[in-house]
Amino acid sequence: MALKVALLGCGVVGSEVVRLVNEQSGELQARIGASLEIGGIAVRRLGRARGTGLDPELFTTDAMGLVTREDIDLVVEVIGGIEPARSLILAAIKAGKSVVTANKALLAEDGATIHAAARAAGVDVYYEASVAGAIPLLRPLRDSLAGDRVHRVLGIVNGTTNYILDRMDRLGAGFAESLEEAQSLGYAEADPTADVEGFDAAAKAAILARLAFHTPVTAADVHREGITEVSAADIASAKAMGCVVKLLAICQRAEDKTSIGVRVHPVMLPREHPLANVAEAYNAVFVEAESAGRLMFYGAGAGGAPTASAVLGDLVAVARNRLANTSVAEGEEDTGLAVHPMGQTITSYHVSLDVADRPGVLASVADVFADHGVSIKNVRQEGSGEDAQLVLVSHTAPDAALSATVAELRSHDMVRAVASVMRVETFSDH
Ligand SMILES: NC(=O)c1ccc[n+]([C@@H]2O[C@H](COP(=O)([O-])OP(=O)(O)OC[C@H]3O[C@@H](n4cnc5c(N)ncnc54)[C@H](O)[C@@H]3O)[C@@H](O)[C@H]2O)c1
Ligand SMILES: N[C@@H](CCO)C(=O)O
Ligand code: NA
Repeated sequence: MALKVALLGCGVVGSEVVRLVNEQSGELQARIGASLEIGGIAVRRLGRARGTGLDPELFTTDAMGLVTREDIDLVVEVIGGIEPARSLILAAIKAGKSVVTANKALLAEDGATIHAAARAAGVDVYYEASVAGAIPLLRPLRDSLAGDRVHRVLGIVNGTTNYILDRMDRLGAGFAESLEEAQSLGYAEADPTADVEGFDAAAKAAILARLAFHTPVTAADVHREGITEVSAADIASAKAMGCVVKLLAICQRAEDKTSIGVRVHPVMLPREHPLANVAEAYNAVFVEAESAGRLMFYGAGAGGAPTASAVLGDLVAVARNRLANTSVAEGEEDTGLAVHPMGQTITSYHVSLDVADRPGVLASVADVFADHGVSIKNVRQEGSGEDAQLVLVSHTAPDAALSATVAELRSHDMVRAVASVMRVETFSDH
């Protein structure tokens, strides 16, 4: 028996999916109990067929015709973007086909529609490749941790920005030259906005938060700050504190357990934290769960073959389900946890101020923190005279109180400049 697969898109990931399905056909057949056969490949232009060594008859520009073809059992969507991917996936589901997709943008924007359609049709939608590429992460969250209560997910889920920050940390390089280097190595796109402004990580954060907390979350719910403002001075400040700067996706249950926070922003992280040692373009996700404790998932977050590995794993899973005449219903979110605004998120700040080294400066700066109900954890002074710098780290407080403190410091007459502001994360108490 053979299961026929329609492949939508044959770019970086799609071409590797074709290669792996063909090269590993014997092993896949043994693992599934049926062979997998590429039944058709939808491309934008037919010129794509040349040089693949595949039967040119497999290629079509009629993606909708392909997904609804009667002999197709499973659909792999690796086109990306919202449309036509959404219409194609919904048509496939309606026609009773299970779907594997790597499309984080679509799932973060409209996953609810897709999961509801899959539930109604009794088919699978698997999407392991959409977050942290090759790393088995979404199915462990969905399946292996289904009996636990996740408190927090901290993730390095964008390789491009991790590469840039790692280079700034190791070589003392600036942001612009590190970005150029990332582009020349093929990590960052020609237009790196989605990576450096945190949009890519925010989409992944929404997907992680939905799975971790069983509640609907979209990309629009995610507080997002990128890394374009991270300066060499911020990195040096972090170093002086024994920290490293990372762009993290953070999904966290509020202490009173009635809501969650979902955010992406640069963070100072202690060097002893396992995520601090994730170098180059690697991804890693740290999960804190009530019974499991601390878990870490590490590996390649992008690239054709690593991403195709995750797609193939999903393809085997949906093929097995298809043969067993079953499907995994997903997306009936049951906790009703709302996403609270960033201002209510409990964080702590590292603030570096240019001040004059005069009596009373520290006291009046400390007053500003106190006026906003923010407690100071530690203070140190660097330099002296007119070039003194005060470096303060706060205890945790609502983000709104911390940002109001910084706003007031910016206009304070004893503060010449606010040189660096960054949130600090540590291990949580769970
Ligand atoms: N490249 C990675 O490392 C990586 C990692 C994780 C997830 N992903 C996701 O995988 C998906 C694919 O990424 P990619 O890197 O392979 O992109 P890509 O741009 O290399 O490939 C997409 C392909 O789809 C084709 N296409 C566009 N519109 C089409 C249409 N209407 N019909 C048929 N084909 C069409 C394009 O011509 C292109 O060849 C995206 O959702 C991406 O977010 C990629
Ligand atoms: N642009 C992404 C690719 C995978 O989503 C990254 O840099 O990690
Ligand atoms: Na993954």
